Amino acid sequence: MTSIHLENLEKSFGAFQALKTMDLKIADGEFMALLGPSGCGKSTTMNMIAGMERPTGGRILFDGRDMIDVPMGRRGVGFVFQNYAIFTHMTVRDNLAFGLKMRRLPAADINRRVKQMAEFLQLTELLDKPSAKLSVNILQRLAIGRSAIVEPAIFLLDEPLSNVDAAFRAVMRTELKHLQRQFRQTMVYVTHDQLEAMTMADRIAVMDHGVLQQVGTPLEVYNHPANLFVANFIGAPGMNLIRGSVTEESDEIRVDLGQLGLSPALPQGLAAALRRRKRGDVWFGFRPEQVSIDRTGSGISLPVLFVERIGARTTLHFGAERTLAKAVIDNGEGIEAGKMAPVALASEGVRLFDAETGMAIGEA
Ligand SMILES: Nc1ncnc2c1ncn2[C@@H]1O[C@H](COP(=O)(O)OP(=O)(O)OP(=O)(O)O)[C@@H](O)[C@H]1O
Repeated sequence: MTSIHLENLEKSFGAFQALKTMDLKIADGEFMALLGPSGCGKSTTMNMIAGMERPTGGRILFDGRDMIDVPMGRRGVGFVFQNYAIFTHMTVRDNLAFGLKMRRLPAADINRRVKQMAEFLQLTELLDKPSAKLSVNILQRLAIGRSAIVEPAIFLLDEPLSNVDAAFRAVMRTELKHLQRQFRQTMVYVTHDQLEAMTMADRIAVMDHGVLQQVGTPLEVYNHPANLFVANFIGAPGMNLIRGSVTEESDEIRVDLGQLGLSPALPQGLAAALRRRKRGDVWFGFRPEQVSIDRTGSGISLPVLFVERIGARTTLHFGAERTLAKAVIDNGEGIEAGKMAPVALASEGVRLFDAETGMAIGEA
């Protein structure tokens, strides 16, 4: 196990800054996801950790040791890419054994570890099959096994599930997490899929345009997004964000949400933070699951535009004209598009963002 410190790391390609000063500490045995949209600098960061790219600024430390002049093969890093790197002329067994043979392990040890990894990844039945005959799903599973079997201190995975089908991706998410628990490697996992990051990672580093936006546990980034970008990017469906003006009347500060009406009374801390800042518009954010249908008659009656029933849960789109929001509710009985629904919003989950800077208001 090894800790990683990306210390003010930078990477430019000519005049283009792909990574602008990133400072990130990844603990021993931690599962860190680098999450962000295409082109935000995830792979560039990963390639520098692996030793395939040289930083143009900052340092990469493994257990405090500067890696700048340590070549890729000496870093103790295993790497799995989006496009599985499997020797298709070899059997599954030979692919799994490859790294161990290169390290000249005794044959009995190799056999034992191949058997163990094959069992773990459910490849036992396929051990003597030529890899060329395997499906894309199984090839990627094998690629993961082939890298994991040498038990690298650091395991880097760059979008390893983006070519496999949706059902298999769900299985692999569980297996990868299980694999990391078993071997306790330090894992860095690049993805643009927030669901993958949320389900597997201990912490998530959210990136955009070469800038680290926030680092936190999945629940921290979900519940306390540092800025509008993170609020928008995390969650499916995403956080409702409605621009509103701040109003204060008889000591009560609220946000006027136009056609959605006045926002609920804000929790004390948030109201105090809102009072402290200079006036101006804010973005009012709330998660779709914080909306409920108030059948007691005290909810605000708002028009429902679309209803999507997905199994036990219902997503409804409500509001009027440009002030639209989504709700995810458990009991969607009687809710229909084109009708009104009594909507209530829990104030505890409300998040506010400065309309000018996009930064969260009232978050430490
Ligand atoms: N060798 C290179 N030369 C010039 N520009 C590059 C090079 N490698 C990457 N870039 C640019 O740096 C930016 C970040 O690329 P990177 O591959 O790290 O993004 P990413 O977040 O991994 O996205 P994706 O998921 O699409 O790979 C992109 O704009 C990309 O075009």
